[in-house]
Amino acid sequence: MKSVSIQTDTRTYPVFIGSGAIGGLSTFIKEAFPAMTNLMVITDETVRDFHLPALESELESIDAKICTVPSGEKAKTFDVYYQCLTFALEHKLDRKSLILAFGGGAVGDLGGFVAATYMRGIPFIQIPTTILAHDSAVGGKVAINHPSGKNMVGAFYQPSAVFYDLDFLGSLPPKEKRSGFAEVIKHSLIHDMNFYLSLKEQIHSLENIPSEELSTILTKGIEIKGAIVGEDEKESGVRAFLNFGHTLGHAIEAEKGYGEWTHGESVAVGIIFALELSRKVFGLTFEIGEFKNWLSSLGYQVTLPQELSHQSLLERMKQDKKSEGQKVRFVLLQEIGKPVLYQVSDELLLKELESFSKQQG
Ligand SMILES: O=C(O)C(=O)C[C@@H](O)[C@H](O)[C@H](O)COP(=O)(O)O
Repeated sequence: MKSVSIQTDTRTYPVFIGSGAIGGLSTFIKEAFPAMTNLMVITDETVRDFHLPALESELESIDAKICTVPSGEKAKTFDVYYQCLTFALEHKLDRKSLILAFGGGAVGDLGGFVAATYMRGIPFIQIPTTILAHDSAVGGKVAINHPSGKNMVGAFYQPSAVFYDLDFLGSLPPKEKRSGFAEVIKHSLIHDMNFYLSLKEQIHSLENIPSEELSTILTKGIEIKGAIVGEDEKESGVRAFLNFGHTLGHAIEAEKGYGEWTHGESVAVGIIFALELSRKVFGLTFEIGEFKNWLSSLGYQVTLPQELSHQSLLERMKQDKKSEGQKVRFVLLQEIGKPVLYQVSDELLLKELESFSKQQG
């Protein structure tokens, strides 16, 4: 079992990572919340069917109330958020109650936002079940979506702990493995070339990665994220670097329709675009062709979906939370491991989208 300590201005908390990590959950709850009055688990239909029994046996002495939401981004709507709040009120949760967000990135985002806003904030614990959630479960970004964009309604609200049990990852379908691994690749490119090169040399398929290897890789990603979040919890500066690939990635995800392309599959194309833009603006020297070939070999799409309107993508990017005054700001790389937030003109974006979409896979 590994653990990483996340130290932010508002809270320091542990991330427990490893096979069987939830084995320590009930002890942690009893020690950290001795006066706990009630417990609500927010989970989705898929996790409920596959993994809830494992959690319930851990919580056997606690009368946990289970609130089930749709899987994926369909959970991050106003209606589902409202249903969770109503469930909490009907089950008499109070300020000494606790919420467990048990599922993938979307459940963690929704569950954390419910915890952040119910009675102006009650404690919650993240129990991620996907590779993507090694990123989203750490750092306190919680939110739901608005039709105008992803995560447009949210808060910075840190969990009291993260229990990352790698036994849950084995049953993930290939597209969910791709979705999560894109964030690992993101962490490597904003951090250092050695991590990127070691991933590229080690990983030739996302299926059957030995659990020790996966644990090491995900722990490294969490450590990279933890250091940035510790320095800039509420994204007034360097935390924006964790958004590498997301400016176009979120626009693709929204334009395709949430759930069509997973978050990470969209971010993967966003990363390639940001690398191309970095080469254009900063003369980045990096083998983008080799990178795209590696991504293709792992099953990623590496080109912009041809049906997407570039003007619509641009309008979405103007709405991005990093943009200011309708000026789009991208995280670019001056070199691998050296990210910078850079304002890109509409003209350059449309020109680069045009040339990007002419590239074939
Ligand atoms: O934690 C952060 O900060 C990130 O930007 C990491 C992203 O992967 C994040 O989890 C998510 O996609 C939210 O991005 P945002 O654009 O809604 O802030």
